[in-house]
Amino acid sequence: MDEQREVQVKNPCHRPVFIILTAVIAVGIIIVVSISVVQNKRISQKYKYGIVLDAGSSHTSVFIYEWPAEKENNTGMVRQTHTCNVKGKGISSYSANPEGAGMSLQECMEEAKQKIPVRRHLETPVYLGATAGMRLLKMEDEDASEKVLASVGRSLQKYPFSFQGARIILGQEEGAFGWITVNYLSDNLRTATGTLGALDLGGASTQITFVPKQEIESQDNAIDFRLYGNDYHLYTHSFLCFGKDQVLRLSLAEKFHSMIDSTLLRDPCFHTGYNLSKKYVDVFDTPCIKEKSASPKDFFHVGEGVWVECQNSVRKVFNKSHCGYSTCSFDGVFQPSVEGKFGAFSAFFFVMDFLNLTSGTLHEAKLKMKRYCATPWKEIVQRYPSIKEKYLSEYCFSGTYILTLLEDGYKFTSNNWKDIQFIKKIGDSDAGWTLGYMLNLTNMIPAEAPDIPLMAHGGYVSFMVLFTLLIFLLFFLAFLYYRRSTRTAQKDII
Ligand SMILES: Nc1ccn([C@@H]2O[C@H](COP(=O)(O)OP(=O)(O)O)[C@@H](O)[C@H]2O)c(=O)n1
Ligand SMILES: [Ca+2]
Repeated sequence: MDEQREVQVKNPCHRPVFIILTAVIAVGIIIVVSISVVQNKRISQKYKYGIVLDAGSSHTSVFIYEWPAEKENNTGMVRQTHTCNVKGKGISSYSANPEGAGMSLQECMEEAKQKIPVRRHLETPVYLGATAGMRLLKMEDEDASEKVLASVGRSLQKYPFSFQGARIILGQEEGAFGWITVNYLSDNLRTATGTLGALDLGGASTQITFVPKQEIESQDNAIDFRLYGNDYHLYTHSFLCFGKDQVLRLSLAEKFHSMIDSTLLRDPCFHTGYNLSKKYVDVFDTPCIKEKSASPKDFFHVGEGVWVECQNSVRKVFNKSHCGYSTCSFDGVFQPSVEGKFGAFSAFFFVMDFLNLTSGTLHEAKLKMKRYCATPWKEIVQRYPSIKEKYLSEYCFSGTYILTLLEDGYKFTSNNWKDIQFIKKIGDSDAGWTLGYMLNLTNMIPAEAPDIPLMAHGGYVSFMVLFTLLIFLLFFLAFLYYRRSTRTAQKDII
């Protein structure tokens, strides 16, 4: 009887130290399991999707965006997963055949159906935003522009997504959403450490948007945002008719005025040896040209390849004769002096990338342009056999226009030229107005900063490793303690 009691008393499992150790281990295991469950629930999130169609003047692109369902209000979470370029020209070119505009979108929308999981189709919003090409068509023929928009709207409603409308966006929206896109993708909005200005060059308009140091003197150019708890007072302007395709027409029309032989247009912005018969209407049939000079049906477009003369001819499209403010860019538009770093995208990138001008000084860019424009057309065609001749022929003009717009128009100088970064994408996503447009319409950028997450991933991993080691240590101590106690108990019995 005494022996039995003694064994019971000496049993180490009944000692307080052992009970405490067991309790600590049990609590530790519960904590580790709970954190794992919560944290991994966050990682295995479901994705949501959104579709934006950029109906530009030259072509339409379909962008698919994706973001983790549970993190929609955290910055940097939305990324572009797929793009599809619609075959053919922009929707504004369908003014004589509006139904064709809707039909042109079918192939890319079918592709979107394949790319987005079926269970997400119904809740996926679809937005179509039309830019300067449709603004011009509306000015020319409002009825035709409405028919084209109705046609694309009907076409998009046929898909299983949640169609949210097809509209012509304002120039201010185009500028401001481009700015939101580049700053969202660069993660500048949460940190408030400074922002990136946005320069967008299209075929029919160009936009400049940045946070200025000076006061904004015209209300049309001011936009205010409150994003993640920070206030932004933006300057933005969209120049309709100053996209590169419209300026080429403006510049050709300008050259028509000084022609001696009305069938021969000598052009310093095209390469020597370039000689093509073109239609007069292809130049003048745009609301951007007010003065329609009396010219014949066709003319010969003959290249001369002289960069300095090309730049002088391009300068003529910027009207600097009046300015009702303390400072202007051109055409009487107020502009404070450019401030900080800029991201220049769309045709700014395509042209400068082709010409190898995305790095280097302004002076070097001018020298390269001089050399490039002086290269004979035959040599250019041989050098770039895979590029369509229509596009290839225009790079001397487009490059010259870009340098002139940035220096004489927006007033960049040799000193701040390095502040312009020519970009196509940031991460996976294209720089452009579409992402900012969707973030705004889906309220994905809150005005106030969202709550800080419970634990960052790095912190979580470190915590789990340390905690597991601690539990192992406790197990080991418990084992040592148990072994020592049982040996002592056995010795006592013996
Ligand atoms: N790979 C590409 C794609 C477009 N582009 C040009 O980029 C411009 C895009 O303009 P857009 O169609 O977005 O026209 P907007 O409505 O923005 O004025 C056009 O002038 C195209 O010719 C280019 O130079 N290279
Ligand atoms: Ca565009």
